[in-house]
Amino acid sequence: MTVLVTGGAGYIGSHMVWALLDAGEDVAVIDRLSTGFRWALPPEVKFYQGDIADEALHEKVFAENDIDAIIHFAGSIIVPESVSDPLAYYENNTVKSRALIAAAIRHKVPHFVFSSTAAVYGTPETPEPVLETARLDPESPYGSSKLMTEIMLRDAARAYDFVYTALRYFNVAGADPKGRTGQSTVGATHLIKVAGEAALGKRSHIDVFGTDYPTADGTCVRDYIHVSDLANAHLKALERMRAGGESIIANCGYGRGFSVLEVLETVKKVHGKEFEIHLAGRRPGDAVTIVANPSLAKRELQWVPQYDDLEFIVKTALDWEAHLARRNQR
Ligand SMILES: NC(=O)c1ccc[n+]([C@@H]2O[C@H](COP(=O)([O-])OP(=O)(O)OC[C@H]3O[C@@H](n4cnc5c(N)ncnc54)[C@H](O)[C@@H]3O)[C@@H](O)[C@H]2O)c1
Ligand SMILES: O=c1ccn([C@@H]2O[C@H](COP(=O)(O)OP(=O)(O)O[C@H]3O[C@H](CO)[C@H](O)[C@H](O)[C@H]3O)[C@@H](O)[C@H]2O)c(=O)[nH]1
Repeated sequence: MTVLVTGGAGYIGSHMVWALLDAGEDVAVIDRLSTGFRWALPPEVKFYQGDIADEALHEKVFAENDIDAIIHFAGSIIVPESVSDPLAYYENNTVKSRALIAAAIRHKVPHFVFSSTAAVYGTPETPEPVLETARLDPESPYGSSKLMTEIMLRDAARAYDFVYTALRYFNVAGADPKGRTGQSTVGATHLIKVAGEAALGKRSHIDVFGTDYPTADGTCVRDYIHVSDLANAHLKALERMRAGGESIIANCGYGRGFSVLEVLETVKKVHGKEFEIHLAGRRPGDAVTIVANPSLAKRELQWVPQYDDLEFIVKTALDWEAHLARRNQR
């Protein structure tokens, strides 16, 4: 049996591919390489360069592989970009996911894992860790495009012989502890990635977006989860569905938050050198505090996080940033 990974050449998808290979699974990848890199994957992985909505490609991939599960990462992920060009986000994240789900049903693929996001909650009503039952109120087209896909999956699972797991990721960060892949996105906007670039001198400084929020130090609070723990949650979801588990939606985070300034202090401590930090105005659309309640994932998926340690997350991110710097010099 083969696991089909869409977006497998991207940041999280490439960690998933390595985790599947480590677990002895056969893997095939579809990626159009809009933000991903073929070199993020081992050469022996079956790689199909193309679009997740391309029906001719579906026919080829399903004919050449005996696929029992799809893990669907492919999508567009920049929140402000989704605000300025919402239809592009509904196209790539919602319409194209529909085409992929239809292909899964047409080809009788019984298991599907979907990359959802904490952005489906918008700003929670309280700063307490959010449960999956919290109000769903996305603040951006990005969050809405993901929520619409969750709804399609729910309805498809009711109508067809099809089981899914939607994982709502919180703030994914860090890199493979073995150094095989990491976040290589050009022009990334994620805090730990940007801080790593500033620490290594790839940027002149980092801006702190907003210092007057109602939090202990005035900066926003997020639940940073190591990308390898996240990949492991997908393996657990797969295992559970293969054992007959029903469709579920689960948060993936650790259940504790760090402020932007706490993260930057940690980056300085781990790196051992100063870098320039500019206090700036708020970034539109940022929630003040969002932290996961991961009890459902722990209970239902038997998920046991291994890297719940901000210093370790930052260390792996910095190691990968240094690797990229060496790679670019070659
Ligand atoms: N990074 C985070 O913090 C975060 C948080 C929550 C959810 N997610 C979700 O996780 C998934 C992966 O995110 P990432 O950070 O790895 O992003 P990424 O941009 O590194 O990876 C996305 C991959 O999908 C590919 N892709 C995009 N559209 C495609 C299409 N139509 N057909 C084929 N390939 C396509 C890209 O080339 C890229 O390799 C996304 O669905 C994202 O919404 C990410
Ligand atoms: O250079 C930067 C980058 C970020 N931040 C701040 O750091 C915090 C975290 O920002 P990120 O951009 O790293 O992450 P977000 O919380 O905005 O969003 C991320 O997590 C969301 C889920 O909560 C979505 O899934 C989304 O795709 C993903 O980018 C925010 O307060 C942001 O304003 C800065 O101060 N400076």
